[in-house]
Amino acid sequence: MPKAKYRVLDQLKELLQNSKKVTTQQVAKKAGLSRGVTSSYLSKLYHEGLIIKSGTKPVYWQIAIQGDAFSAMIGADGSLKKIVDECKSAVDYPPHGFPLIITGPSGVGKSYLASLVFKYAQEKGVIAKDANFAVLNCADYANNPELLSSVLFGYKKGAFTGANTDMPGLVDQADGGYLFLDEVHRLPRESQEKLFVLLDSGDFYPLGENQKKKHVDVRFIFATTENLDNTLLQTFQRRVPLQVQLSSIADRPLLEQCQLIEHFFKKEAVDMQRDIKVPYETIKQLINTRQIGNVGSLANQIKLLCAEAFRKGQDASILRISLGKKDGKYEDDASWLIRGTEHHQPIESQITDYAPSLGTLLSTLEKQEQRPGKINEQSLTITRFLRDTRKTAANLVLDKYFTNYIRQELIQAVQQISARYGVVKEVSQNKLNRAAQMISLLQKTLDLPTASAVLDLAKKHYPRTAYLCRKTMELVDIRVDSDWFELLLLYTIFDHEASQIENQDLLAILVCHGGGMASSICSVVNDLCGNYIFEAFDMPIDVSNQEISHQINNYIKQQGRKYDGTVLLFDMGSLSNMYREVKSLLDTDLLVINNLTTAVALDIGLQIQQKQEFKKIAEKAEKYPNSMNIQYYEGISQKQNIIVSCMSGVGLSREVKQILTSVLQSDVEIITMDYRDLKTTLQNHDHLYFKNTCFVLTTADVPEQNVAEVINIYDIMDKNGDSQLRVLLEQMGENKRTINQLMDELLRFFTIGGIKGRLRFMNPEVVIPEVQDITAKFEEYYHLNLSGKIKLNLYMHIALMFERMMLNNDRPVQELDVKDMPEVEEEFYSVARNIFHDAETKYNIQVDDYELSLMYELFKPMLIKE
Ligand SMILES: Nc1ncnc2c1ncn2[C@@H]1O[C@H](COP(=O)(O)OP(=O)(O)OP(=O)(O)O)[C@@H](O)[C@H]1O
Repeated sequence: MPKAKYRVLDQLKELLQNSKKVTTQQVAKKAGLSRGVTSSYLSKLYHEGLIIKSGTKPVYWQIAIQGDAFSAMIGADGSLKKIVDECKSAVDYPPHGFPLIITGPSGVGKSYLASLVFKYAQEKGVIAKDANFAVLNCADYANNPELLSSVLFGYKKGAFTGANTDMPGLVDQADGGYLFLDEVHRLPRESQEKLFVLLDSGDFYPLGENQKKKHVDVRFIFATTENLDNTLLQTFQRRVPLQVQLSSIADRPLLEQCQLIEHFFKKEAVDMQRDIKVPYETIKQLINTRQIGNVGSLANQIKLLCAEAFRKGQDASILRISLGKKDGKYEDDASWLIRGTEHHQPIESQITDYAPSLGTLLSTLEKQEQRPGKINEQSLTITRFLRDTRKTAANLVLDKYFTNYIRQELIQAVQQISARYGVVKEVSQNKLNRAAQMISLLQKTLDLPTASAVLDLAKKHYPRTAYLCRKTMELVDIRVDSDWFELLLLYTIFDHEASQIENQDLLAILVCHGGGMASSICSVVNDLCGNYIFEAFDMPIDVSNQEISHQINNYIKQQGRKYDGTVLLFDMGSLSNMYREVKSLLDTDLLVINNLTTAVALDIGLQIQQKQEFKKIAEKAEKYPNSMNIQYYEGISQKQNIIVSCMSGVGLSREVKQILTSVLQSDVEIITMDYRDLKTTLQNHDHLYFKNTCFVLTTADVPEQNVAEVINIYDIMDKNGDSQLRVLLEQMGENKRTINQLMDELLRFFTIGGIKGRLRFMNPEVVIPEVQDITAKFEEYYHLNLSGKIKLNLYMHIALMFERMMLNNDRPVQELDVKDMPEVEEEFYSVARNIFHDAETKYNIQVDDYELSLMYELFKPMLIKE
C-alpha cells in the first residue's frame, strides 16, 4: 500500500490528464481529504522534487518533468553536461548514430555511461525497445584470442573440436542494438582486423566460415583506461568520431562528490529499509581519501560502512555510521540523515540556470557598493536573493546535504578565524546557512558571472575584512570561484563586524622563531582586544631575515590600504637588520620592538585599539622596562626634522643625533636612518614625503636627487659645505652661537681624535695606523689622490667596521650575488679582500660582502669617474 502522499500524487496525475495545472482544492476534493492535509502532502512531494508549483493565490501544481536516461547520472547537468550532450549526438545522428569511445581511469563510470547511452537510444526510439545491449570485457579473454573471437563473432559447426553446432556471437546478439567493448585495448590482434571490417561495413565472418559473410546493424561503444596514443587505439580513433573522457572523482566539483556520496548511502538505506545517520566527518573523510577506484570504490566503501553499521546496530531504528568517530557518537546537527523509507525513484532535479539571476544580483551589489559603509544593505540583498530563489527552486532543498556539508566546513573555518583574530565569535546559524546556501548555489552554476568588479570595490572599502575573508577561504576545502566566495563571506559572515575591523590606523605584526609562539600571543591579544589587531608569523628557528621580510612583505602587499604606521614585534635576531629589511617595504613610520611578550603585545594592542597616535605608542615603548636598545623607532616625522644617516653604523648616527639634540635650540626631531634605507627612501618618495625635513646629514654622498637637501658631514670641512649647513640652520631659526658650537662639535667628532674617541674597545694607537695603511693601499692600487675629508671618512668607517665585527663576529656572513655585478665592482671586491686580508687574520674577523658593498659605495664615485 503506497504512502498517503503518493496516493495524492496519483490523484494529481489523474487530474492533470485533463488540465495543465490544478489547485490544492481540486486535489483535496479528488482525494477525499481535507485541504490542510492535502496541502501538507503536496508540500512534501514538492520538497522531494516530484511536483512543481506556480502562482501564489491559488497555488497551481504540476508534475515535475521526468528526465531522460542520463538524468539519473550525477553530474549530467554539471561537470558531465558536455559529455552527455555529445553522447546524445552520437545516438541521434542520422541514420545510424556513430560509435564512441569512452576513456578514463578505473571506476569513473565508463560502463555506466555506456549503459545510459543504450537506454537513451531506446527512449529515443532509434533502436527497438527490446534491442540488446551486448557487453564484452576484452580483458577477460586477452590470453585466449581464439575464444574471444568465437565469443564475439560466433562460430560455424566444426570450426574447432567441440563446435557441434553453429553458434551466434555477441555481434549477432547486438544486431539492432548496441555492442559495448570494454577494455578494448586488450583486444587481440586476430580480432582487430575483423572488428574494423565490421565497423566499416557491418559485415563479418563467424569463426570457421570463409564464404558466407553475415551482415548486422550494430551500434558500437568502446571503453578503455588506456591513453589513446596507444597504437591500437589510434586506429580506432580514425573510425570512432567521438571520444569522451571521464575524469576522476577527485576532479569533479565538490557538489557532485557530495551527491555521489548521498546517492550511494541512499541506495543502501533503501535496500536495507533503514534510516542512516552519517556524520559530517565521515563525509569529509570520504571526500578527502583519494579514491583510486573512483566512483566504484566509493560505492563499495559506503556499502562496507553500512554493513558495519548494520552489524553493530541491527535493532536500532537509525543506523549510525562511525568512520572517523569513536562508537558513532556525534552531534546530530553535524550529520546527514538519509531516509531508507522515503519514496525512491529517480528524480530529475529541476535544472535552473542561476547565471542570469546571479548576474542581476551582482549588478545590485555593485550599485550599492558604490556607496561605501552600507554593508548591511548588501547582506540584506543576499538574504532577499536567497529567499526569492528558494521560492522557485526545489534544488536548494534537494541539496540540503551538500549545503550542510559546506555549513560544517564554514563553522570550522570561522571558529579558527575567531580563535586567531578575536572576531566573528558569535555568528548565527542563519548567517552560516545563508553563506552555505549561496556557495552551494554557485557550485551548481556552470558559467558564473564574474564577481571581480564588485569584489575590487568591496576590497577598497573593507581591505582588512577582505583579508580575513581570504584567510577563512583558505581554511575551507571547497573549490569554488574565489572572488564570489570572498565576497559572500564578506557580506554574509563578516558584515556586522566589518566596520569595527576596518577601524584601525596602524598595521601590527608579530614575528616569533620556532613553535607557534607568535600565533598564540596573537590569539590571546586579539581575543582580549575583541578585534583583529595583530597578524602573526611563526618562523622556523633558522629562518633568515630575508625570509621574514618576504613574509611580511606579502602581508603588507595584501593590505590594499595605507596605515599611519607599522608596529613590528619580534623575539630575536638583529634589530637593525630586521629594521632595515622591513623599513624598505614601507613608506610609513615603523616601530620595531625586539621584545615579544604577551604583556608588551597586549599593551600595544590596546593602545592601537584606543587609536593612540603612532608617536605616542613609540614613546611609551621606549620606556618599557628592560628595553634598553631593544626597540628602535624611526620614520619620517610629522614634525620638523633632521635625518642623520651614517654609513659606518647606527651607533655613529645615534651619537651625531646626540650632538644635534644637545646643541640645537629649535623644536626639531632628529631621525636616524640606515644609509641604504636613506638611499631607497630618497629614490622612492617625492619631496612631499620630506616636507618636514630640514635637511639630511650623511657621511657619504647619495645619488643626485631633488626631494631633500642632503649634506655630507665631511663637506663641512670645506668652505662651501660649511656655509651651506649654516644657511640651513639659520633657516630653522638657530642663532649664530649654537650654529658655531654645532660646527665645532661635528668637526671634532669627525677628526682623527674624534675617531679615536669613538673606539670603545680597540686600541686607537694600533688601529688608526692600520686603517691609514689600508686606505693608502687602495689609493695606490687605484692611483687615487684622496682628499683629507674622504680619508677621514674611510678611517672612521674602517675603524668602526673592525670594532663592530669583532664585537659581533658570530653573526651570519652575508654574501652578495655577483652574477650581474659590473666588472669594476667585482674587481673592487677582489682587491678589497686582498687588502683586508692581513687585518682579517690579525683581528680574527671576516669582512663580508655586505661590508665590502658599503666600502664600494664610498669608492664608487671615484672609480666610475676614472
Ligand atoms: N555519475 C554517476 N552517477 C551515479 N553513479 C555512478 C556515476 N558514475 C559511476 N557511477 C556508479 O559507479 C560504479 C562504477 O562505475 P563503472 O563500473 O561504470 O566504472 P568504470 O569506469 O566502467 O570502471 P572500470 O574501468 O573499473 O570498469 C557503478 O556502480 C556506477 O553505477
